[in-house]
Amino acid sequence: MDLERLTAPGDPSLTAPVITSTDGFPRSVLRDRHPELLARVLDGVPYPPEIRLAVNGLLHEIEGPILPLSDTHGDAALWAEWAAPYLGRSWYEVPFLWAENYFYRKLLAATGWFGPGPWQAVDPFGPQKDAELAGDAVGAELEALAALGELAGEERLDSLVLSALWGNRADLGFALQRPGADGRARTALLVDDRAALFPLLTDADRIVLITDNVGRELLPDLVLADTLLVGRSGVTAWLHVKPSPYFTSDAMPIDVLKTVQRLVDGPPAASELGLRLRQFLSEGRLNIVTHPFYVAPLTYPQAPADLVKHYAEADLTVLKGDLNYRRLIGDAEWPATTPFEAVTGYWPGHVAALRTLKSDVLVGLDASRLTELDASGEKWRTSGDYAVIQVRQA
Ligand SMILES: O=P(O)(O)OC[C@H]1O[C@](O)(CO)[C@@H](O)[C@@H]1O
Repeated sequence: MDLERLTAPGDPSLTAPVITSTDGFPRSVLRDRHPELLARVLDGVPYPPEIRLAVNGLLHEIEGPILPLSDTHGDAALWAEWAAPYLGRSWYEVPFLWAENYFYRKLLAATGWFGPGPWQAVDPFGPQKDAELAGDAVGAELEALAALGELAGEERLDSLVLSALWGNRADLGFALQRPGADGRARTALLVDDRAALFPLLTDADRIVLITDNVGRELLPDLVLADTLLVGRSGVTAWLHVKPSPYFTSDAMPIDVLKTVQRLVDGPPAASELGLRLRQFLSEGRLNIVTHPFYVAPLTYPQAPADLVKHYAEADLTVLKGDLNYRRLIGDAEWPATTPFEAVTGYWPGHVAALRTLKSDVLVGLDASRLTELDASGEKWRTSGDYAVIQVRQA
């Protein structure tokens, strides 16, 4: 197997170099963002000296050769397999997606997340996530839910889909890179498949929503799920979340419950919606799903059979965010004009991606738009000011 190039699943003639962190944006994530992220973790949780030492040790480790895991937690044997081709190499020269995943796995072990011990299951990003959920930005969104009541049909769906899309800009790791970024800057949809998405959303009996971040992203995701569930009694929604802390702000089951509770405790329109979500959860119309695959250094073409079956049974799967997008199409230097279909044709059903651009990879772009963006001198692929709504119909 060629570790340096990806082949598009279903089209062996289409290959592209895998993205590594030797330069550009990925390098800045490993070199600048990860150390800041570690500092925030140590700021947020009053870990004891031995854990602080282990977390700080990671800072130095990522500047040296890749070392094996030092814990033997359940998935360690799998990680040993995944790490085998990369051990001893520089973190910067192996696939970016893999290096980031390995970093988060090592960070969890360093914080004592896997236990046993008092720090077992303490989310190292918990204080940051909780602050986001309790903060004014989420508060303003809860207030705004009253106005949502005045919208119906396609207008309501449009508002919800756009909130779920742009809410993705608000991830906590991204805020490290762009302090003050609040989602109100110049923004543009580079690919807009809403016309294909809306009928799929309103006709689906079974919808899978593969979530991304907590706070300003998960909130509109839940409001969207509520609208779809209220619309027709036969509908079920399946919220896929991470089984463990991941990429700073990714949602886990507990985060869904906290968000529902924040709604319940909010102003009247929010509270009503939160109570309805509780009801949907207890009736099995809204379901929380999690799977170890979601924190593995793998892409969707490598998804295990049980998840593939789940996607195949859905009438529509919606993937949220940048990382899910990278895993959907493969983290490679595909020409941006590559058709979306060419790299997602393997998906066993209708699939939609709602993603703000926060890393280099992109497909499905019009050639003239690409020329225009490249000529602009902007860091348009990573600024978070651009987004795509892309749909592939099976
Ligand atoms: O929360 P999202 O939208 O998946 O974004 C996370 C993104 O942040 C990064 O860690 C750095 O930009 C990317 O690697 C990743 O794709």
